[in-house]
Amino acid sequence: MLSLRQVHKAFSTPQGELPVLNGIDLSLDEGESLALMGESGSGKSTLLHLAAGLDVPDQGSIKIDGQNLAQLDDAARAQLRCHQLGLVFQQFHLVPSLKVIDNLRLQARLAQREDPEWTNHLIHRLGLSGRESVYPEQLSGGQQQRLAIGRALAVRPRLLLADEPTGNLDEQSADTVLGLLLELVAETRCALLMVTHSARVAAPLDRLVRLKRGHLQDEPA
Ligand SMILES: Nc1ncnc2c1ncn2[C@@H]1O[C@H](COP(=O)(O)OP(=O)(O)OP(=O)(O)O)[C@@H](O)[C@H]1O
Repeated sequence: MLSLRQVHKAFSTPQGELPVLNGIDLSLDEGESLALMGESGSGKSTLLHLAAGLDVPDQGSIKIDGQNLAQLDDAARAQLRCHQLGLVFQQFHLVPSLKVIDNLRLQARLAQREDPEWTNHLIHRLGLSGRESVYPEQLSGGQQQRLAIGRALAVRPRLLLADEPTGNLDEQSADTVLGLLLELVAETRCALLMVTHSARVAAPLDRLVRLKRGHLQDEPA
């Protein structure tokens, strides 16, 4: 459902061209979960941004459900992101002026894919029943990230892209949030590509790949 073929990406810096990805091949099947590890600066977020269509590769192709992102215009890419992708980042990126329930509904509303029954189920699964009308700042960090995960899954995306989703949480909250994320991903049967620095976080996922000097290496999960 996600396929990268010979993807190259370099950035222009004051010191000259910085090659980051040097021919990445990666496939992710429906419902499969993949951990992406690698040293700081190895290009993990760059790869995730390319998969999300937030940036474009210099060379190579990126397909989601057979659609080549390079052949879509900005509007079509945004549409695909809205309908097929869920994004979760280390910073929760909740809207501070919106109540919990409205943050949860946000992406589904934009995608015109609201499903009150699923939203209610999510609120319950996120452990936020009774907190629907509070604002994000009144939630703990773990609760905020659970809400961000729920928002990403409210559209029942085909693919969830997560960049260090537990990186901002203490170990106990991280475990709770990761457990919930994996349960909801299994429940919605969406594929998961997760960037993490932690072998512990990567362990329950189906596969593990490591970025090194612009190339991907498969590792035993
Ligand atoms: N827009 C940009 N312009 C110039 N250089 C960039 C840009 N984005 C990323 N880089 C550089 O590309 C390299 C890879 O960055 P990236 O954020 O993908 O790494 P990462 O593996 O996610 O790192 P970390 O684990 O620290 O988050 C880094 O050297 C970074 O400085």
